[in-house]
Amino acid sequence: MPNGLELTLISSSSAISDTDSCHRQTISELQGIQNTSFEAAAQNVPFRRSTYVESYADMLQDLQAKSNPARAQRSLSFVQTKLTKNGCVSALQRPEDRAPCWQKAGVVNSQNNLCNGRPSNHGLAPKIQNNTTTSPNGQKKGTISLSHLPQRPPVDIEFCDISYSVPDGHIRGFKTILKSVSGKFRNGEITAIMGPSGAGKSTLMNILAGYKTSQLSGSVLINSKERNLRRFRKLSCYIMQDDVLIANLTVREAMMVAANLKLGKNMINYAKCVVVEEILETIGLKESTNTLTCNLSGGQRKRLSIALELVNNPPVMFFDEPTSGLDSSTCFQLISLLKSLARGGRTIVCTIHQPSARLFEKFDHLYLLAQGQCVYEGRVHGLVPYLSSLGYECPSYHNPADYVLEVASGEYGEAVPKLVEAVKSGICKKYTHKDYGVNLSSAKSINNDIIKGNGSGAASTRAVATITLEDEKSANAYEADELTELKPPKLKAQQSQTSDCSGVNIQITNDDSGSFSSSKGGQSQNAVSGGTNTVVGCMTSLLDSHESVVTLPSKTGFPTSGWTQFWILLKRSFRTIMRDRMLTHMRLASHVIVGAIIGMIYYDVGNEASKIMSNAGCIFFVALFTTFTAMMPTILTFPTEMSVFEREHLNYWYSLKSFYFAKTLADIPFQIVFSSVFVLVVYYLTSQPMEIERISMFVFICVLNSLVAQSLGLLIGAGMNVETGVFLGPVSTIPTILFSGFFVNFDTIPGYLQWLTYVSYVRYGFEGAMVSIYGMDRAKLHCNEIYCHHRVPKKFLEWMSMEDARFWVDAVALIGIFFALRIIAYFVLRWKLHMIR
Ligand SMILES: Nc1ncnc2c1ncn2[C@@H]1O[C@H](COP(=O)(O)OP(=O)(O)OP(=O)(O)O)[C@@H](O)[C@H]1O
Repeated sequence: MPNGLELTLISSSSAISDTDSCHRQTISELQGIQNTSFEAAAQNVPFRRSTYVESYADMLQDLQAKSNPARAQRSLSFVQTKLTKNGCVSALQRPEDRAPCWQKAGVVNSQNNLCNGRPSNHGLAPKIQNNTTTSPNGQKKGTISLSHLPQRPPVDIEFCDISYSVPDGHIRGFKTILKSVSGKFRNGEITAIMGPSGAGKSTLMNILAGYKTSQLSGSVLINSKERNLRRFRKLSCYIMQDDVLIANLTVREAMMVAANLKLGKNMINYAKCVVVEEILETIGLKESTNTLTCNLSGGQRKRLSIALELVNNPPVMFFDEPTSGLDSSTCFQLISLLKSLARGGRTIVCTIHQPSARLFEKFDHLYLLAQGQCVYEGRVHGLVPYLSSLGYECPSYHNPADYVLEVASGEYGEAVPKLVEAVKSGICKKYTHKDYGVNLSSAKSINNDIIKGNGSGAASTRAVATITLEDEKSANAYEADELTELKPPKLKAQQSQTSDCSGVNIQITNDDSGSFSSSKGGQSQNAVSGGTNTVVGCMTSLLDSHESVVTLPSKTGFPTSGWTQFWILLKRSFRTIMRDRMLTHMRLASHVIVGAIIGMIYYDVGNEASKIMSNAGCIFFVALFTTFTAMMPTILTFPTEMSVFEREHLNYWYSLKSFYFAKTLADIPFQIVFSSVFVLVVYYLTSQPMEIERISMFVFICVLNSLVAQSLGLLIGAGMNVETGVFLGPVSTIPTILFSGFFVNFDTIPGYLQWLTYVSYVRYGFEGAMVSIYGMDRAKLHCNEIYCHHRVPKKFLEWMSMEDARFWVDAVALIGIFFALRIIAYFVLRWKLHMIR
C-alpha cells in the first residue's frame, strides 16, 4: 500500500474516533484492510448499511488496483460522511449485505470496455479503471470518463414540412412563423440553428424539443419513425438561455437532486454518487462542488445546467443560445464541451446568434433560417462554397457567420427567395453529407479560408488535443481542438468494436492549472499539447443501449414515483428555505423585533378597560402583520422558483403535482413558527389573559390567517411575474382589511356590500382573535379610571358587531379559504404550463 494512503486511512480514522462502538468497529475495519487481502477484508466487513458497503467497494477496488490513491481517499471521505451523517448504529446488517461489495455494485469486471454498453445489475455501465498518464514533469494525471451514465440509444431527428402559425392579433388573422421547413439533425454531430433575429430559430427548436405542439403542421421523425412525444421528451433535454438554478444549493447538492429524480430507484445511491462525481469532473466543475450555485460564474452556471441534464444521459440535447452572456474564451470552452458530448454519440442542437469565426467552425452542421424558411442546410464547411455558387462571394478574412447573416438580412439584395429556391432544388444536398469538408481544414487559420477548403489536411495524424480552461491557453486549445474535428464520429463502429471510441474526449488533469484535455480515438495516442501520453476512455460516450427509441414504453411516466419526487423536492425546498437569508433569517428577526416593538407600544393594555380600543388596535395590527409578512415573500420568491420548475418539469424530472405539494408544504412549518413567535411575544408583552385555551386559540387563528395570506401570495406568484405581483398583492389585500370589521362596524356597511365581509379572510382572522381574547364569558376588565365604558368584554364584542361570532366558524372559514386558494393556485400553474405549449 502506498504510504500516503496508509496515512490517509489513519488520519481519517482518527477523525471519526471516540463516538460509539460502531465507529470504533468501522475504524478497525478500515485499518484492518491494511493487513489483509482486500477481497477477504471486504467479505468479512459487517457493514450496516448498503451505502457503506458500496462506498467501501469502490475504495477497495481502487486500493486493489493501487493506481489511484486520490480516488481512494475520496471514497474514504464518502464513507466518513455517511457515517457521520446517518449514524451507523441503527440498522443491523442484513445477510445479503455480506456479498462482496464490488459484486453488489457490479464493478468487479472493471476492465470491460466502456463502449460496449453492457448493462450491469445496478443500471450502470461497467466501470473502467481510471487510467493514469504521466506528464513530462512526471506528474500523474487521471483520465476521467463518463463511463457510469445510464445507457441510451443514439437518436437522429428529421423534420418534414414544418409550418407554424400564431394568431397575429387581428380577428382570425394568423402570422406564419415557420414556412414548410425540413431538415435532419444527426447523432454524433453538433448542429447550429442560425438566422437573423426573428427568423424563427427558437420557434423551430421549441417545436423539435416538443415544447410547442399546437398550431403546427408537418412531421417530426425520430430514427425515421414518427415521433412519440412522451418517449422523445424522456430522451431529450432543453437547456434554456437563462440558467435558472436553485440559489441556495451547492453544485453537488443540485446534482444529487437531479440524480435522485432522474435516475430512479433502480440505481443504488452510491451509483448515483459516482455518476455525479464523474460528470462534475468531466465538465470541469470538480473544484466548485461545494460552491453555492448563486456564487458560480456565468460559464460555470452554464456548465452546471448541462451537468444537471447529463445525469440521465439524454441522447438529444437542445440549447437555446448557450453562449449568450459569456466571454469569447468561455464560449469556446462551452462549445468544445458540447462538441465532445456530440462526439460521444449525442445529437446536440443549439440556436446561436452571431458566433465568431473560431466558434462557428466548431459546429458540424448548420441549419440557416431567414423569414421562417430554410436558406441553407449542410456542413459548416460547405457554407462558403454554397454561397459562392449562388454568386455571394464571402470576402477573405470575413467571418462567414457574419456574412451569411448579412446576406440573409438582405444587405446584398433580395437574397432570401434565391437561397430558399436553391435549398428546395436540392443544391444544398452535396453539402449535407457528413464527410463533406473532411481533410479540408487548415490547422491554423480561423478565417473563412478554412471553410473555403484551403487547408492542408496534414493535421489529421495529430489526433489528441488539449482544451484548456485558462484564457492564456485557449489559443493552443483552439489549435488543437481544430484537429479533432477532421473526422466525423462513427457511432456504429463504437457499438461493434469495443475498443474504438472515436470522438473528442476530455481529460481532466490533476495539476493546478485547471486545464482539461480533449482527445480523439479510443486508444493511447500522442498528445499534441505538452507531449503527454494519454490513454483515452470513451469519455463522453453515450454508451449506446440495446433499447430502441421506438420500443420504449410510451406510457410510463417520470423516472421516479410521485411520492419519491415529492419527498426529494420537499427536502430540497426545506434546505433552500433554511439557507435563504431573506426568507428565513430576516423573516425570523423581523417577527421578533416587530413583535417586541408592538409589545412595547401596547405594553400592558390587555386587561385595562380604559385602553380597550388600543388593545383592539393591537389585535388588528397582529392580524395585519401576519398577513403581509406571509404574503409578500411568497410573491417575491415563487416566480423565481417557477422558472426552475418550468425547466425541470419540461425536462421530465418530476410532475407538477409533486412540485406543488412539496412547495406548498415546505414553507408551512416556517410560517407557523415565525407567526407563533411574533404572536406570543406580543401576547405576553401586552398582558393578554394568561389562559392556555385563549393563548392557543389566539395563536391558532393568527397562524391560520398568515397561512391564508401565504396561499394568496402563492396564487399571485403562480399567475404573475414579480412586478405585477408586488403591486397586486397589497392592492388586493386592502379591501379585505377594510371589510375586516375594525375600521367599519359590520352593521354600518351598506347591505349590498356586506357580502364582501364574508370573503375577507382578514375579517375571520381579526374576529377569531377578538373572540379568543374577549369571548367565552371573560370576566370584567380592570378599570384604572373613574369611568370605563367597556368593562364587560361581552358588551364590547356586541359594540364591535361581533356578538354572534363563533371562533370555530372563523377557523373553518379560514381553513376553507386556505384550501380553495391552494387548489386554485395549482390550476393556475397547470394553465400556465399549458400556455407555454
Ligand atoms: N406567440 C407569438 N405570438 C406572436 N408572434 C410570435 C410568437 N412567437 C414568436 N413570434 C414571432 O415569431 C418570430 C420568430 O420568433 P423566434 O423567437 O423564433 O425568433 P428567433 O429567430 O429565435 O429570434 P431571436 O434571435 O431574436 O431570438 C418573431 O418575429 C416573433 O415576434
